[in-house]
Amino acid sequence: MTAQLYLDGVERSFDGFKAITGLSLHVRKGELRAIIGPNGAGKTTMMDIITGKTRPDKGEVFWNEKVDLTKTDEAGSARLGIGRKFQKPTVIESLSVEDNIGLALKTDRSVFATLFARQTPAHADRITELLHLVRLADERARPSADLSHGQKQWLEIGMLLAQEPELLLVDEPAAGMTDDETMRTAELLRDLAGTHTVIVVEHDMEFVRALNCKVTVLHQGRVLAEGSIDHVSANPEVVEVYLGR
Ligand SMILES: Nc1ncnc2c1ncn2[C@@H]1O[C@H](COP(=O)(O)OP(=O)(O)OP(=O)(O)O)[C@@H](O)[C@H]1O
Repeated sequence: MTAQLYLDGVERSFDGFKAITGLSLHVRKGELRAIIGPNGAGKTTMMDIITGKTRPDKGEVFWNEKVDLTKTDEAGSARLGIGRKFQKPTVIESLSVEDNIGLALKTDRSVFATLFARQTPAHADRITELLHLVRLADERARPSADLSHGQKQWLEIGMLLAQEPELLLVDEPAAGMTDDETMRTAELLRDLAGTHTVIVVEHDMEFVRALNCKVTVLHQGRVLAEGSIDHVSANPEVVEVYLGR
């Protein structure tokens, strides 16, 4: 199997505590993958390792088979096309929805370009395309502060997409969303898969079910189970450490 993202035998300790213990994860290009697991399972540390925020003590982490992510920092992984959406929003509330996307667009960021090249037709078309994708076409001119919590999360995803990532790492997107927003977010992430690789960390099992994708269960820093939601939900160990709680 060729994996776009390949982790094998990864270990990481913090002050003697093993947060990641022999973690292996293979994700194909264009795949949508959900990561679940109890608090402290190592989900955030795993994403920190993928993005180069944290270095593993041991193990292999490869991107597109050739690039060694253990030697890359956060800026480097972003340049490689690895985008991360944190739970905490970074939307600038005083700006319109459109301007938030515009600022995030991958453009020539030299001072000259910023001053003189804003809002070219191509720029405006790209903003329109992204706003449709993230279900915010009707909110284009609204101040971002007026958006609902769920809409802000979608805007945040739009801002990430503006950077043209190949892989999106999305941390608990459904937290705090209404049921309707949660289902629409699952739909949005399913739309993005195929043209992007998407890894979603989430606790909301209804949302994970709606993603309709392969699920990896982490526990004590390693993979406890992997497969369809029905497959992992039927695993007694998964029920014991996570689902039964
Ligand atoms: N920088 C750090 N220093 C010390 N311990 C850390 C550090 N980062 C993570 N840990 C520990 O490693 C373990 C795994 O944490 P991690 O945040 O990766 O889990 P998680 O699965 O994301 O949990 P949650 O669902 O609560 O966010 C935890 O016990 C945590 O306390």
